[in-house]
Amino acid sequence: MAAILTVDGLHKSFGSHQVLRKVSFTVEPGHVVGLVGPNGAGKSTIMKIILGLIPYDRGQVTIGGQSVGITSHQALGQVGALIEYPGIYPFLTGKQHLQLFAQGPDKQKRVDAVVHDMGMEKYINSKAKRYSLGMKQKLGVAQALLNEPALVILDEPMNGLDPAAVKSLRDLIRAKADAGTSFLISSHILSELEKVADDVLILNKGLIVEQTSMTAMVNRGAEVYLIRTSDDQVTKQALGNASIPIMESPQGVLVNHEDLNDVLRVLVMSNIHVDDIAHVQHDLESSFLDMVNAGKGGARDANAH
Ligand SMILES: Nc1ncnc2c1ncn2[C@@H]1O[C@H](COP(=O)(O)OP(=O)(O)OP(=O)(O)O)[C@@H](O)[C@H]1O
Repeated sequence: MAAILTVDGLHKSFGSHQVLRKVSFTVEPGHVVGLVGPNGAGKSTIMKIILGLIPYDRGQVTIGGQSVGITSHQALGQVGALIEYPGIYPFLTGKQHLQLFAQGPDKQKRVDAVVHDMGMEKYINSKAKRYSLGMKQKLGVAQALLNEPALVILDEPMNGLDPAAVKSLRDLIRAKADAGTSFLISSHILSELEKVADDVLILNKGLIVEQTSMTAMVNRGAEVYLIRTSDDQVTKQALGNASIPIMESPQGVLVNHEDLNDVLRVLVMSNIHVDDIAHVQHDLESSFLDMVNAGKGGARDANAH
């Protein structure tokens, strides 16, 4: 099936500051794609460009096969979005906000359905000036989902939500995706998207440094061993000479599961005494940091837990 969103070779500078470099990816129908990167990586800029809110220097964005840009917005009829902070009118109730944005003949039905889906019944008739940060965030997400668009773009949607609200939002996104809606969701916390995203794009300094399935990312994160030896410095040097990738940790040296046999062979041949080998949970955030560090050419460093 053709991609609902295609971003191809996107470049963007603000003055002399280049914030996006050759960014390319697709969002397939019914897929949840996580756009993950540290603060300032360029996530919001990508989303604003996709929504035709800011111009770009080079590249192409298409939604449902139609080109999108600052002067061509027609394809955006298929898109719902929440970017940065939700636009809230303090003196309107949550329901009045939704009624304002509802489209089509079944407006009231759409409003009632999204209020139910988002679990907002208790406060939907109160004025938005009384809403907490989390309630405002939920109202913003509800507006994005309201008209059942084919593509939903959410910038840090979990911000300000308590753990129960995060879980129910994840479940709702998953259910909508399983019914065919596509999502592009940003976060600076990879594990926040672990249970919901099919695919993940890791962005650092305007460059996509990794593009993979969430399953591959999770599997990769789990299979790490911590090796403790009589001399970590000598161990690092011996493994480095054998071109075996390592990650440094205060407790020893971390190696990938698939390299374990080669590691043991090198240690034995180098007469290095092995004190301990332990399987450690190298969590998703550490994998993410490794990729970001590798992407900017920095040292790989990780903490064993
Ligand atoms: N209008 C603007 N004018 C100048 N620079 C900008 C503008 N908007 C964004 N930038 C710069 O572009 C870079 C990327 O910003 P962007 O907001 O896209 O990052 P982000 O990944 O969404 O970060 P965060 O998670 O902090 O929102 C940053 O260095 C930011 O300072």
